[in-house]
Amino acid sequence: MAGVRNTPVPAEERERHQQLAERIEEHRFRYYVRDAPVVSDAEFDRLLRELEGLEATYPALCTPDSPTQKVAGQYATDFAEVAHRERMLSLDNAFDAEELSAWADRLARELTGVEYHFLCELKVDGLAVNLTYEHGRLTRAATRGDGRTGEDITPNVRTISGIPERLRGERVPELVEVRGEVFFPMERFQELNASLVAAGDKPFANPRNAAAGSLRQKDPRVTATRPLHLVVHGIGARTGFDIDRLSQAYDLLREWGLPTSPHASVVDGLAGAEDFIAYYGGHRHSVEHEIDGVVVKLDEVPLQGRLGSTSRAPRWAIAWKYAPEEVNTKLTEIRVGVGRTGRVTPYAVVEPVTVAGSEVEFATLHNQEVVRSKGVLVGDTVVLRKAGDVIPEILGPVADLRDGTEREFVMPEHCPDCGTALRPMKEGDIDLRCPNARFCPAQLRERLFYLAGRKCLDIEHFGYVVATALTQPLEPAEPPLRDESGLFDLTLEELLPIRSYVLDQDTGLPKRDPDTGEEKVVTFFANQKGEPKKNAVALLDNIEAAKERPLARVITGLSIRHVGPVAAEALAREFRSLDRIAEADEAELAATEGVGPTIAASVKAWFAEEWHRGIVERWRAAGVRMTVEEAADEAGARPLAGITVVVTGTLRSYTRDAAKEALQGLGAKVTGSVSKKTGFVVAGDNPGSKYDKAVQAKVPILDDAGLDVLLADGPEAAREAATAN
Ligand SMILES: NC(=O)c1ccc[n+]([C@@H]2O[C@H](COP(=O)([O-])OP(=O)(O)OC[C@H]3O[C@@H](n4cnc5c(N)ncnc54)[C@H](O)[C@@H]3O)[C@@H](O)[C@H]2O)c1
Ligand SMILES: [Zn+2]
Repeated sequence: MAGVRNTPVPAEERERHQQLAERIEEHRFRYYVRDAPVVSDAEFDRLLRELEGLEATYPALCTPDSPTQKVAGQYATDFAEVAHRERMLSLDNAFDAEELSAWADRLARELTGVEYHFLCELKVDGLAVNLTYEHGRLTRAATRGDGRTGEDITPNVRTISGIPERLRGERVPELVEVRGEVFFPMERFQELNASLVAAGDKPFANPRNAAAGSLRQKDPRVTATRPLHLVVHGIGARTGFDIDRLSQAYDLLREWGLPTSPHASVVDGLAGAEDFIAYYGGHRHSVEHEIDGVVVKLDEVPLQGRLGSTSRAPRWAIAWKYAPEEVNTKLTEIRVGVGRTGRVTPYAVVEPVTVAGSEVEFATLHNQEVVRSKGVLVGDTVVLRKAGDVIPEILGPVADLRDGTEREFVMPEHCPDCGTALRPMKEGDIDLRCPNARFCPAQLRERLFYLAGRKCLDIEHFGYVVATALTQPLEPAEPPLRDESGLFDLTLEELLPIRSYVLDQDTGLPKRDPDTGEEKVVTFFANQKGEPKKNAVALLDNIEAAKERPLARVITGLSIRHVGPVAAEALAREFRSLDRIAEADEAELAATEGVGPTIAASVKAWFAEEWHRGIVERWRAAGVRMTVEEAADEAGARPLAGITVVVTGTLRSYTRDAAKEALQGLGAKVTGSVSKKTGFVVAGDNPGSKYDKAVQAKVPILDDAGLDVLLADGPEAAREAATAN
């Protein structure tokens, strides 16, 4: 040991140690005093670990004033200093299973032959406070400070509604120090930043800083306006009562009216602790506060005393740290993307970072109001958060790192894809839209991608790349699709000449070759000899097959606003054909179960557009399913069920009655007068006024041959055979 201690420290390492210690001290100052750190916790932890590593190799560097040996640090602030009766400590960390079991093994060695239990708790991401209750009255509240003395924040803490001024119950002690964590709820965070930005103040980088900054206000009236909460997780000095188990102390604290955590639990050994850690790793966001880990504690209080603590942390507890969900990165650019409904959404382009296991380059910003209220500027270092499967978002800027080159984001006035002037859909809407719904290539690309997707026509091989190639090819100059009406008429000849960029789905920008940096260009459908590749033929086959998809999926694929799969299903069930949906009036639509007035109005508005009706007609002509298929047996026997037919004039090959019988035999309803609900008018010679009415109401008219088609091949075929309309 002595030999190791005497290992001379190379000058280089000594200097590195010195540098690290200074940086760590500076970061701690920014974090604990300014409430505005400039690096992420993960980055800070890395620095501290490096320092620990150096000290493990060269113990001579590990002096009592090293940052590794201290709780936080002591700084002069605007608050009065107060001494804690019992020291407030930090916690040692375990970053992997080995470190956790090493801790458990040490405990087992020290406690050989003794029975003990683990108490698992969530590690609340907030700031530590110490509340002193004397004879049940809150007399003092303080921050942790250096563990011996903290800042007196009593008036501020008194403004937090969940913290009792007086303890309740029969067993109120003479004295107790209660330790807990004050936190700021994530869902209120953007609201706070928006109000700070509006007032010209600096926004917070994340909720933890918001909690600390809100609590450590010079004016407690400001603290009172902030939605702060407390969770208690320990006891310091005490007189007038004794406790055997920490878990039982929590029952007592709860009885006194203090906010304990519902998630603490005594588990079965190390395996139980591992289960608890795994469980909350997957349920991190079902908890009312942010958590950055789990604290495993020895539950037996007398044994805690036996194990004692180092200068900075107890030996009887350890903090398991989850992978960080927050990282700092540079916001290099804010771009806008055009969505399926024309909504123009700004999004952040950041310097790529890995967070929660995946590389992130983009983060959503929703709209220009959100950009403003977050207070982020282009060029800022920002805190980026990726929680679970949620789309990455920017929490806030690290304003202290600004150098004056940052600029405010300006929402473009024109669509980046088609140049049309952007505007809100209705007055007062925040979102801007590209009104060029029909021809905007970005909107068409998104609609096609959606239409071909799982929820709609489920066309295999029709992904984002194909949607791009068909709408925005480099060649030919005229894209094969200018709107979706021609989708089912695509031919091999149209596909072969296509050359296209490979667009990134998140940005709509061309992907680049990682080696050359050049934009990737592909010919998709033809080989070098200009012959069709397999994928071209397969794509056309799959498009052909998609014509048979159920009506509800066809409706979903039309991208009618508010009409998703559920509404589409309701419409199909009720009206059974696209034509009847188009003809239905708004009240009828709105009365449909699962539809309602908003969707009804939107459906009407959609069909009012001529080019939309054009899509339906071309799809119909191409053979896309326009009606609900009857159940197989029923359809076999009654292929004309639900269809109303009027027969008029003299037919050549049928008597009027024979025609009626034949129609009714297949399930059709035969009536005497023509209305909008009439499916077909069968007209022989001298049909009279019913013929004119049919023309007026745009009902398909069939002659003898048309009737044959209707009886033999059904309504779809008959519509094609209709002589008029
Ligand atoms: N980004 C920066 O610049 C910067 C600077 C300094 C510190 N930090 C961050 O602060 C943390 C280090 O601070 P620390 O020394 O307080 O250690 P710590 O936060 O890792 O652990 C100790 C603290 O955990 C808290 N805690 C939360 N839930 C608890 C529970 N259920 N039981 C017991 N304690 C609980 C206590 O308040 C205690 O003081 C790290 O996450 C570090 O990254 C960041
Ligand atoms: Zn556009």
